[in-house]
Amino acid sequence: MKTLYLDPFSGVAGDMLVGALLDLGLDFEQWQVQLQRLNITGYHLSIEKTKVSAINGTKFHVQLVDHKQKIDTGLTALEQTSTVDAHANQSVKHHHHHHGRNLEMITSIIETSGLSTYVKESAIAVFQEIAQAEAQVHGLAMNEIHFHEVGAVDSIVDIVGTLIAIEMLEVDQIVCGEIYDGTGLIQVAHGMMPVPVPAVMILRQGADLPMRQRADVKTELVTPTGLALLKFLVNEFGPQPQDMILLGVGYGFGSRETGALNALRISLFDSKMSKKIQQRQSDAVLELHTNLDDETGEAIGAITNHLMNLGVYDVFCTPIFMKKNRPAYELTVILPARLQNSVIELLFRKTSTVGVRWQNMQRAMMERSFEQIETTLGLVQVKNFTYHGIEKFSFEFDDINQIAEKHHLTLTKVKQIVMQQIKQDKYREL
Ligand SMILES: O=C([S-])c1cc(C(=O)S)c[n+]([C@@H]2O[C@H](COP(=O)(O)O)[C@@H](O)[C@H]2O)c1
Ligand code: NI
Repeated sequence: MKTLYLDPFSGVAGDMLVGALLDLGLDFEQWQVQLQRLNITGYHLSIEKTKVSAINGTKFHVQLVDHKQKIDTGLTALEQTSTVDAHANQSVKHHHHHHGRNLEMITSIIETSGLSTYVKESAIAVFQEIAQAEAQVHGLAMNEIHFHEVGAVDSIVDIVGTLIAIEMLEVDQIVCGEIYDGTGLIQVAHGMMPVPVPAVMILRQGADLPMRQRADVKTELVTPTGLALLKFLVNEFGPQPQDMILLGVGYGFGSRETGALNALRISLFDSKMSKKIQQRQSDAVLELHTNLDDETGEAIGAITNHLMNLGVYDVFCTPIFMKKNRPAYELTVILPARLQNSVIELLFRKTSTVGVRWQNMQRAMMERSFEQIETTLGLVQVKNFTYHGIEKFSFEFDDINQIAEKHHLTLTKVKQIVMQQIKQDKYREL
C-alpha cells in the first residue's frame, strides 16, 4: 500500500506540488505527454534542478510562449488591460474579475480534453472550490471570477499536472502534516492582502485543517490553489507514517523569497511487506454507499460507467426498501482511499443523492498473474490465482466470448477446446 506524505513546513502552492512530485522521480517527458491530453498550446514547461539551503530539489516553471498568440482552445491572450494588474505571489500568476477565462470556460476545456475521468472530475472540483472562495471574498458570482491568460494557463497546468502526477504514482492514500503559512501583508492586484490571504481563509472555513502561522516569515506561503488541492487530495492529516518503507523524497521549491527554505517536501512510503506478500494478503479499501429512490435504471447504469472510468475497483447495486415503502437501490462502490473525494463529487454531481456513507475495510486477495495462451482458435488470456497453497485459474471472458462469436461455438465448447490444448501443451513440455 503506497502512501504519499506531504510536508508543508513552508506552505503549499500549485507549482511547489508539481515540482515536488516531479522531484520524487516521475519522468518529466511522460508526465508532459499526459498533460498534452489537455489540448492546449502556447505554453512552455521546464524544470530546474537546483539547490536551496544545500538541498537538491526542483523548481517548476510555466511560461507562455507568446502573450499575443491565440491559444487554440480559447485561452487567448488578453487584448484589453484589466482594471487590475499582475501581482507577485508564490506561483507568480494573477486573476481578476473582468476579463480572461471564467469557471465555465475552464470547465469546458477540461471536459473536452482527453484526460482521464479521475483527472477531469478532480480538476473541475478543485477549480470550483477556488472560484467559490474567490466569489465569496469579492462578493461576486462564481462565474464572474476570471483567471486572465497567465493565471488560467498556470492554474490549469498546476492543478491538472498535480492530479496527473498523483495518478501516475498510483498512490493508495495521501497524508499531510501541519500546513504553515506566513504573516503580514502582501501586495496583490487589488492592493494589500493580509496573510493568510482572504481566499485561503474561506477555504479553511468549516474544514478541520491543521493550519499554523510562522512569525518569522513575513509573506504568503499558502496560495488558494495550493490549499484547494490539499483539501481535495488529502485523506488524513497527521505525522509521517510509521512502520513503512520510505521509497523516495522530493522537494518542490516555491517562488517567493521567504528568508528561509521555501520548499514543499513530498515523501513516498510503501508497506513493509514485499509486493508479492502484500498482493496475496490484504490491502485497505473504502466501501462507500448511497441509497437512490428516484433514479432510473438508465441513470444508474450511466453512473456505474462513470465510476468504473474513474478507476474504482467495483460498483454494484442492491434492491432495498426505503422510508415511505419506496423500492430503491443501494449503490455500493469499492475504491482506493485516494479516490474518495472524486467519487463523492461524482455522486453528488451526477445523481440525485444528497448523502454518502463510507467505511474503511481490509480485503484479502489471491495473488494473481496473467499469461497469454496461443490456441488454434486464437489468443486467450489465462488468469492464475494463488493463496497459501490454494491455486485456481480462469479464462478472460471477453477472449472466450469473442472466439465463440467468431467460430459460432458455445462458450462451454470454447472453454473445453482451450482446456484440452493447454493440457496437451503441458504434456508436451514434460
Ligand atoms: O487577484 C486576486 S483577486 C487575488 C485574490 C486572492 C484572494 O485570496 S481573494 C489571492 N490572490 C493571490 O494570487 C496569487 C495566485 O494564487 P493562486 O492560487 O492562483 O496560485 C496568490 O498570491 C494569491 O494569494 C489574488
Ligand atoms: Ni481575488
